[in-house]
Amino acid sequence: MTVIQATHLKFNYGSKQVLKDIDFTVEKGEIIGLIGENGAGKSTLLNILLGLLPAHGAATVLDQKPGTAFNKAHLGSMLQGDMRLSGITVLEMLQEAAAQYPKALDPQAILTEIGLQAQGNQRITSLSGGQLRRVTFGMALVGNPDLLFLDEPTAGMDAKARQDFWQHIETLRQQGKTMIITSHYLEEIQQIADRLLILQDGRFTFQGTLDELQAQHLETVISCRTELQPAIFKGLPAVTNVQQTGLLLKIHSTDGDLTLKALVPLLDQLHQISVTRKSLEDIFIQMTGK
Ligand SMILES: Nc1ncnc2c1ncn2[C@@H]1O[C@H](COP(=O)(O)OP(=O)(O)OP(=O)(O)O)[C@@H](O)[C@H]1O
Repeated sequence: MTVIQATHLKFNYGSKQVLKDIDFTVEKGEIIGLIGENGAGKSTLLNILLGLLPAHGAATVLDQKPGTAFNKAHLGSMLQGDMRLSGITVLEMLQEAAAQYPKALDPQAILTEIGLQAQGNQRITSLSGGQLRRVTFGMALVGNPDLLFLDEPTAGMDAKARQDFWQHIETLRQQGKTMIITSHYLEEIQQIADRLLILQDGRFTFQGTLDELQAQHLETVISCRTELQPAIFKGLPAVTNVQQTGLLLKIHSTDGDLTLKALVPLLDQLHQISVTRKSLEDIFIQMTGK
């Protein structure tokens, strides 16, 4: 079942064209990783799908035009900088949010889920940045929405909070929720997303799974520790690049098998060898040149 459909979406801020031609669909239960450089237009796209910004072209969200009352009742969002800093407490904030939804969950239970049970009576203004992000997540969850837009959800969270957050996303996946998540933590996104949308210069330059993306950017990275000079490896078959950081070498190859065979005579001098495919981050940096 298609949850979101966008065709030829375009959007300008004044004379600045941010989205040039956006076409995509999202199916029920999918987790979409929406990635792009700073300023690529990810938040703008989410705001359009929420009905907060008007765009040219066609978009449906849950079979409705963006921004309808039905959509608001079934959609939870965690946007950047959308926390209204007021004097009320964390629990009151969640209760206020819950009151906007017809099938809301118990705010007290959400408080526990986001790991802020001890802060329920604390004023929003006294929370740390990471705690505020958790409250924003709680506000997105409390309406028990079918669809979630999470814009940079883990920005400002510490390592433990981020780990908890992604585990939570995994639970939501099992509940059949559909999610669009933007993040600059590409290592995290590549583990959770069913499908990636890469936004570049106002268009999606890639839509598909990580496997499909890696297949388009076939490269194996052989890492090892060695005292041998990088120049020795540069001439080996299929090697495209050799990076050195101290004793650590990263040998990039377009044919891992071929390069590994050529490394056999040197094995005595290579230590802690690992072989990996290119990560999403490597590919993203190659695609954007940044
Ligand atoms: N209210 C606004 N008025 C004018 N330009 C804006 C406005 N909001 C965003 N922009 C511009 O639109 C472009 C897209 O911004 P947007 O926030 O959608 O990008 P993003 O991909 O979410 O970036 P980031 O990863 O930094 O959050 C940027 O160039 C930004 O400067």
